[in-house]
Amino acid sequence: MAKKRIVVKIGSSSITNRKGEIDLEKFIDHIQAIASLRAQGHEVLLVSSGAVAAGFKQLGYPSRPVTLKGKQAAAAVGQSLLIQAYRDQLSKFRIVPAQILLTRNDFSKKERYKNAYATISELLERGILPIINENDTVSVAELTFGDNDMLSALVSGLVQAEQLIILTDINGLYDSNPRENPSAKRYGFLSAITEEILAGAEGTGSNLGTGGMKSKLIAAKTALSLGVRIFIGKGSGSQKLIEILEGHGDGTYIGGETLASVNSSKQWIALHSPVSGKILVDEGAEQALIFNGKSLLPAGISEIKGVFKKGDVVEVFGPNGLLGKGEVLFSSEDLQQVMGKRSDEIEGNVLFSSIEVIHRDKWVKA
Ligand SMILES: Nc1ncnc2c1ncn2[C@@H]1O[C@H](COP(=O)(O)OP(=O)(O)O)[C@@H](O)[C@H]1O
Ligand SMILES: N[C@@H](CCC(=O)OP(=O)(O)O)C(=O)O
Repeated sequence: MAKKRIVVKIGSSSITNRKGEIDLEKFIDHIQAIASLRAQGHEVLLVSSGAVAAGFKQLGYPSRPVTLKGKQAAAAVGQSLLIQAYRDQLSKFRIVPAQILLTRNDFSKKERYKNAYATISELLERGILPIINENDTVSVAELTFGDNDMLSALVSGLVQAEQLIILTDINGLYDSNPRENPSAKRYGFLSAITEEILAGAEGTGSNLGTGGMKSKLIAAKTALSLGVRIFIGKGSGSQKLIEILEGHGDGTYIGGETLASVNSSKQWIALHSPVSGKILVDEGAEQALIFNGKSLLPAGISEIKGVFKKGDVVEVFGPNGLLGKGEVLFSSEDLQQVMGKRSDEIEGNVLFSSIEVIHRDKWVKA
């Protein structure tokens, strides 16, 4: 089998027990499976939850905390326990792990986004196993929304992984929550995540995890949009990840044969960039952007809203609504001077180095 880049996401319920401890049996099973996958030559990145679930007991709580400060304190205790356990167990296979703690802000600042990519690439090149988690002690949204599923999708896109494997406590996605509906049916394969499928998925069932199936599906939708296939399910034994990769996993596979990968600039614009302004365009420009794959030129622009700099990201609206987002090559001030003008009226003007307002390579459809 060709060498692949795989992101494995392990949920809290698959690492810890209800007492607030790492479940060593489950834990070692994952380590052996990761070691086997790497032994086949695949590159592996791990997104590991479990800091809160592994830390609350040593913090002195009888059960998983519900307050924000309790969760954040538990995560601070648990994260070090987790990494210690990873180091101990991985060393038996001579695998060196690296801890990476990220917040959503690390994706919205372009410099940080690029740095994260550069660091992860360097680690992979050197054969290190990156172990990624949310930086829970400072990340408020994560603990409220259980974003580790989304984090794994974003990481998969960032590193252009071939597959995201989400390991959880249930063997895949069902048409309704099987813990409440015994006749729920499992999906073996899905080519897309529809509204109907999302409607059948609920929150967490284990009280160890946070997001439940719904957050996995929203994450899967994002991963798909970035060209990454997904598996959601469970397994056991040292061969489980290899079996999943070979298509024999116990769970749900999501994503068809033809998935287009998205370059990192477009990913950043689509998912992470702050929006600095709005540009309104006419029907001709809408046609060019949406159907003809062209860049946006000044001639089609009818109005500019907001103040933005060259290199900022703006939303573009057509006569019928939002068309997409793109990185502008003009400031709003300069754009005021050229909007509505044909390219031959601008060409040669030394003030403007470009006649494209948004280049097609820096444009993403809504
Ligand atoms: N339609 C569904 N199919 C499968 N599981 C579902 C569905 N709706 C809700 N769930 C629940 O989602 C849970 C998995 O999510 P979660 O507890 O957050 O796990 P993890 O800790 O691995 O992220 C399952 O145990 C199940 O109870
Ligand atoms: N970052 C948190 C993860 C939150 C959580 O429980 O996520 P999950 O088990 O993946 O639904 C932690 O490490 O505890």
